[in-house]
Amino acid sequence: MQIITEKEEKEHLAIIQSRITAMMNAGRELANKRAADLLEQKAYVRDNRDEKAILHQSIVQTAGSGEAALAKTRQLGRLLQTPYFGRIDFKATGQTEEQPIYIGVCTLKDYDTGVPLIYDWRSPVSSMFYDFETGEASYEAPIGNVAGEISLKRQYRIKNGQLEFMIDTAAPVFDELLQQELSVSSDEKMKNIVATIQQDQHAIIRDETSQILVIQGVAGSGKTSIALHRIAFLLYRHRDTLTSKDILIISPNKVFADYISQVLPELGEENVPETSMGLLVDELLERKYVFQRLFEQVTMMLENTDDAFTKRVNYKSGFEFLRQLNEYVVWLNNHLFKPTTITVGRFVIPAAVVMEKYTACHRLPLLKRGPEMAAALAQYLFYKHRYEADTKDKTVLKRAVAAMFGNANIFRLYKEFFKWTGQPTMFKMAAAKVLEYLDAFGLAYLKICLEGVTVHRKVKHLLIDEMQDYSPVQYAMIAKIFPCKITLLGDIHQSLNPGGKIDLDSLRKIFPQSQQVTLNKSYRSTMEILRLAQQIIHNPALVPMERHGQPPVFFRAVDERQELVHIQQLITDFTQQRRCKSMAVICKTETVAAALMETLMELPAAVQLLTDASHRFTDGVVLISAQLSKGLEFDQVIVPFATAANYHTAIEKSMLYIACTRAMHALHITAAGPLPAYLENIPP
Ligand SMILES: Nc1ncnc2c1ncn2[C@@H]1O[C@H](COP(=O)(O)OP(=O)(O)OP(=O)(O)O)[C@@H](O)[C@H]1O
Repeated sequence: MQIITEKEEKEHLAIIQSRITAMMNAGRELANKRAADLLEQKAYVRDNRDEKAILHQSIVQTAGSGEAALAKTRQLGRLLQTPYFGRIDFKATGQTEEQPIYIGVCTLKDYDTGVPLIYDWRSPVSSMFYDFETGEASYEAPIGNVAGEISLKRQYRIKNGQLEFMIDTAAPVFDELLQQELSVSSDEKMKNIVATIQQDQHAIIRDETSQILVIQGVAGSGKTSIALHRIAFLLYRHRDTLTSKDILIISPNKVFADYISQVLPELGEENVPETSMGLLVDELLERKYVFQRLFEQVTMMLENTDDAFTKRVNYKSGFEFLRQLNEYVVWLNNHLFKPTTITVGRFVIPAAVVMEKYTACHRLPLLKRGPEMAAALAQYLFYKHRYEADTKDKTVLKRAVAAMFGNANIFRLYKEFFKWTGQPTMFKMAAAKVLEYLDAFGLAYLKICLEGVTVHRKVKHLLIDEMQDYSPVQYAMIAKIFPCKITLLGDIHQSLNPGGKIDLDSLRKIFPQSQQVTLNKSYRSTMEILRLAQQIIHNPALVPMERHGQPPVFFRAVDERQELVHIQQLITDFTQQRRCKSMAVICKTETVAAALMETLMELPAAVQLLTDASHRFTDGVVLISAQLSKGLEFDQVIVPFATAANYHTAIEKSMLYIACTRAMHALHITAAGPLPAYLENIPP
């Protein structure tokens, strides 16, 4: 039967739902049966203890089969709510009839015949939904390229099992549905975008050839969403060789990790392990050092006007720091070791022989050569003098060799690096026994170069979000420990350190095999909000999505007291209206956010302060620092204290840009004092 009209589609949907319900019932029955079997097997083992070991395997299998049936039932439960979101009618060349292909979050096959009723959005045939309009189309199947024609392309909004609407579209960019999706209130956490993935986004999700993929995308261009869909895609395509445990995400903080935690389960995949640069470097330094966190570095740059600190951060964030460290490693390789003669009892080992052994160990990292050399010198004594070195002699050899390396210690060598470069003031402890943030990475990189490292072979794909916040030395460290595929994503205009930001050229030097792609269309904010953001940091590449809303509202208070009353009122209005789900008051620093929370005495109970120590993202109203708000989004944003004095330097402007681009629909800017000049006269 041809399914064309809405009535026919509704009938088709009901048929699919009845199949899903039947499968869910079968799944539940199987799970119940397995539960009963399990009880029986356990009772048998109780009565026949001697057979316990034999039956163990069978018990594990029964339990596993029951759990799998339950998991499948849960997945079907989700599918019942929204079985599919798209359809293409495709006729391959040579075929007589077109076939309707319904596309959903996962595959559903007819229980009896095995015929697919719904195709997974990641399947080869589904790719045409994202890549083609009606007319000629093709896709890469396992058997090769399949060409043909799409005669119909349809989109559905099915929510809670009901077909809300359907539209036929000819364009590959589904503007109408996309507009609707973007104009609704934000969900509590990040959601999947399978129904409206755009063509350029789709190309990135499906890229399987790049060893290192660098995605530079403007604010709100969908980078994080795409990265998560890319993980889901790779897990689907390589399901025999890749599991979620083989992937690692480096994310900026726990709040962000929680914010994105819903997307992969929505796509039917398990969440992947997550870590941070700080944890990685701590592991590399064997937890022997205490160091500042990135959060502290940024806070210091925003709160103190210590030029020397900023200079140190800028230097260590730049490519020159890495270049000089590499040069220093070469210099150490050539100059650190100073051979001398060694006397062991009545035997003398000439310096030339010691040097020969040093050269023979050149494949080992510099500081790993000592023990190997000592062993080689003991052998030398045996072959040359037929003298077998005892434990005491071996200790003499080891000590003598260590002295020839100047009894080097990584931390001392790292400190000496700054004298070697002629810039001793570039190193300073943050506090007694506390390293500055970037020194932890310089030190770890030097350690890797001089002592070697155990690489993370288990990780097959590494994903780094907010790539602009890491420096060349951090990437050089990553390149050494993760010899796997890497996806990097970020926006150089949202840097936490504009003075020393990473650029795409530096990334190309560190990862010569990288592919770089750019995303210029911004989906999150209305055109009015983006217009204001462009005044703060102009990005000529940014293309706003054609979506309008109320212009940003400025409130110029006569004094701070009036400003606070106004902020209080905005929050109260928001909580009373309940039209939108989320609002953020984004402050320059956490200190300001915490002080504001204290000052606004009459806040509704639901208002929460999110700090660097928070683990959960919460909806409702949050008070948050600009730094922590990175990657998040809110229906409404208030930026308080937006005076020229507060948002003057490059890093302050960067924070203001981040804060404003978090807003989807409404932005309020308040100030009790002159606004920054760049916020005056926003073009209409
Ligand atoms: N194709 C799409 N369909 C529907 N929504 C989309 C699409 N692409 C992006 N979005 C929406 O745009 C918003 C921004 O997406 P996301 O947070 O992934 O962007 P980003 O580039 O990582 O942003 P930022 O760098 O500013 O944090 C989200 O609400 C996301 O759902």
